[in-house]
Amino acid sequence: MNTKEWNLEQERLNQVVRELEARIIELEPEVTGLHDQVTGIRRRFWEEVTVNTNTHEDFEETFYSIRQQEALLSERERSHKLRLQQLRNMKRLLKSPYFGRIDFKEKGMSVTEKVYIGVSSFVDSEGMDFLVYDWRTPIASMYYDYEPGAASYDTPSGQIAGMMTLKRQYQIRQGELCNVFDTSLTIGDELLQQVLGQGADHQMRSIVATIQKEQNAIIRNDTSRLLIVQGAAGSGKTSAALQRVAYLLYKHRERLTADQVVLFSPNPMFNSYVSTVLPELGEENMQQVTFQEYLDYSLSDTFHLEDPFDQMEYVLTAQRSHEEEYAARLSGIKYKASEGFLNVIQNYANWLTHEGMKFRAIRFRGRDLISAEQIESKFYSYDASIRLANRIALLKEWLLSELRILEKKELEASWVRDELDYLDQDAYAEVYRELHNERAVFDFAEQYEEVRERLNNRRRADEGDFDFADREEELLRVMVVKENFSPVKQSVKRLSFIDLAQIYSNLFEEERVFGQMGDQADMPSLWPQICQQTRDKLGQLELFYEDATPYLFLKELIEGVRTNTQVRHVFVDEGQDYSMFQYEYLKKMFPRARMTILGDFSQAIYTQATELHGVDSPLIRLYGEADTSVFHLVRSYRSTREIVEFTKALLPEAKEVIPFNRSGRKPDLYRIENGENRIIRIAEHLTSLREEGLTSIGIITKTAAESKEAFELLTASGCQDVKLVTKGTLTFEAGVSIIPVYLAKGVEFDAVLIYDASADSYQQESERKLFYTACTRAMHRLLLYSTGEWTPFVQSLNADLFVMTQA
Ligand SMILES: Nc1ncnc2c1ncn2[C@@H]1O[C@H](COP(=O)(O)OP(=O)(O)OP(=O)(O)O)[C@@H](O)[C@H]1O
Repeated sequence: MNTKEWNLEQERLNQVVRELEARIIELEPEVTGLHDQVTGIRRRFWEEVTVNTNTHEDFEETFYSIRQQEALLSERERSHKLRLQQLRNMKRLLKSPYFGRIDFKEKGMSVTEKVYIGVSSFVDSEGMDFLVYDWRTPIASMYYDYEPGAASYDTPSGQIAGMMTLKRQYQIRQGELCNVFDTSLTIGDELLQQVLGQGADHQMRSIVATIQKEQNAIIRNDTSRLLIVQGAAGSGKTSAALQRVAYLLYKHRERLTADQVVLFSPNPMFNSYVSTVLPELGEENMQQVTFQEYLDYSLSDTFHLEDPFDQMEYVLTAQRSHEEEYAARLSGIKYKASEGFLNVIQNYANWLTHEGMKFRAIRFRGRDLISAEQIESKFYSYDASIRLANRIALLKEWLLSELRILEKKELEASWVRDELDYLDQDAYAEVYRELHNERAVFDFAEQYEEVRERLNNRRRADEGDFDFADREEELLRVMVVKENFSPVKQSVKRLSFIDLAQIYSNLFEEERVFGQMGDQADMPSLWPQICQQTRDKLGQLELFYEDATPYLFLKELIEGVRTNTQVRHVFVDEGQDYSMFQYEYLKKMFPRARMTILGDFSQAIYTQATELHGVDSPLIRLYGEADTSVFHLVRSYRSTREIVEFTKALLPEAKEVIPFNRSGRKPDLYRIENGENRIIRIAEHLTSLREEGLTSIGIITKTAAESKEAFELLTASGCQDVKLVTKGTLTFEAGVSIIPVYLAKGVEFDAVLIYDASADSYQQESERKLFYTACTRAMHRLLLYSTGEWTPFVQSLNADLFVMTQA
């Protein structure tokens, strides 16, 4: 760009900055003023309204004056919030008002509009001209979708077409123009090069300045009920998801709020990793949860739940000890996540409408008040056409009414008399108070009767007499029985009379039952062993992770679903790691939400993986093909070309991955003599990597035990500034982290050190994706260590993909 053009740009930038500064100066006192007004109104709320309820009119007047105050308060609060938002947006813009520009001449118009694009809109003081357009406005979409030439964009009133005559990118820091790129093809390879070349952060960054066309399509898709994104490692799935949330919040700002959007994250640490992106874009964070939190919420009262990480540890470590037990568990994990088992559970629930429900007796002081048989027979006496959940509701009402009758009968029981002797002072005091109230009513009634007698000149047959002692005992008995019945009633309300554990367990007990429910062809290998394991676990009031969602699913089929109708968008990241059960559950749970599922089948490290796309994908059937859009991302932005070439050769499915053209060093393979030397080398490498300016470093291990070992050895050798990441770690911190691969999902590091890439560690075919996932976390450098033979996944690689060093 020539100097004249540069100066013009700098001049325009200065002008926008000046306008921003002026508006900020104007707005600041306005915001403070509104804030003071709001607090003032709140403080004086009751002084301003005249509360008088003597007459009906007074009451009405009071009511209206309160309403008026409320309206005033909420109007001021709204204005304050709006102005504050504007002020924050302007302050954010001040540092870097825009990152892009397109010049667009609409068909049939004579002028070419210069459209500057930034993280929010900014209009000039007359309110006439957009000095900056929000990146989410329809016109800004051309910046992401087109190169100079014919271009168009969609608006609510139709498509607008024309010519884009210029596309330009800016790097602006603290109001100063640092770089300007005119781009032709995709959005600035140069800018992207620069952005991707930077060091990793412990928190994800927004990518609005460099969103790619294929990512933009995902971000702005607003038609599908289900949007599935299958994308290579590092292709920007999580980034696209977060910018999509920002886009939806902007586009539907009149009716969509951040708490109506839920993101399911792979682990709690991931939440902290992505938590800054939306605030950086001027939006509030959506709700972030893990599926495990849902399971815990619903089931942890009854069971000790295994989490996915413990399941993973079992899969990775238990294999060598008890072979058959291990094979059965694995077969069970796979089967219990399958569509076949989903059908079994659904058929089972249908079958339960005729037979097979298991109930628990309502017990009271060591005896059955209502037996399980009575409950069962009542349940099956209801019309068979009534849904299971509705029958349960009827049953609950029946049980409560029975309990009321039984409670009355219990008043004369001898245990009640015994308990009276142990009552405390408070109970007596309460009864005494009640008696006095009763006494007052009684006395009034007596006086009334006496007057009536006199008037009618006729005596009553039953003269009233208030027997204090009798009445006191009666009340105390009621109190004692009520207190003792209360937990029984509560447990009926919680539906504890349904023996869900037994109902679920029955599927694994009676071959006759199971045989009727599913397709025999789907039956997994080692079924008797699977049954035994499941029953044993349930017997200890524990649930395997693979059982938790099917169990919950069955529970909801029987008891009815507690739906959440507030939530409008559900995002599932690392979607390949969820079973169809989990998806069916989410669909039921959020009936009014659209779903966005992002994942990579190449990183499906859990046994219960679900394929996201392709003809076989059961996910497409979740809402039906017509309501589902599938997107593919094959370009990988995270790692250098050399690292991508290396990782894609590890996995046949990854061959379609296209590296972004950013060069770096080939992965380094270090063959070490023994574990001690490995620690020495790693410590040396940590120092040299830091000297190169690579500050975020991940030492990735296969298991938690290996992470712990690495941590202990490294700290013992003098490396003090390393952190051990466990499944309980809540925040992703800068620096050196030692982390098991399954917890490193979704995050990235400047440099990744694979602690043990030997055949001992990664040998089984099932561990290929685990190894691939670990290596794909690296942005700039990848280092692998082995004290023995290399894993076969590395052995089969072409030697020019890496640099081997005998150390
Ligand atoms: N358009 C883009 N502009 C700049 N950076 C990008 C872009 N797309 C992706 N990136 C960067 O690439 C890296 C990987 O992105 P992200 O984590 O979103 O990928 P992913 O597909 O979710 O990866 P994985 O499945 O491996 O966890 C991040 O550092 C992100 O900032």
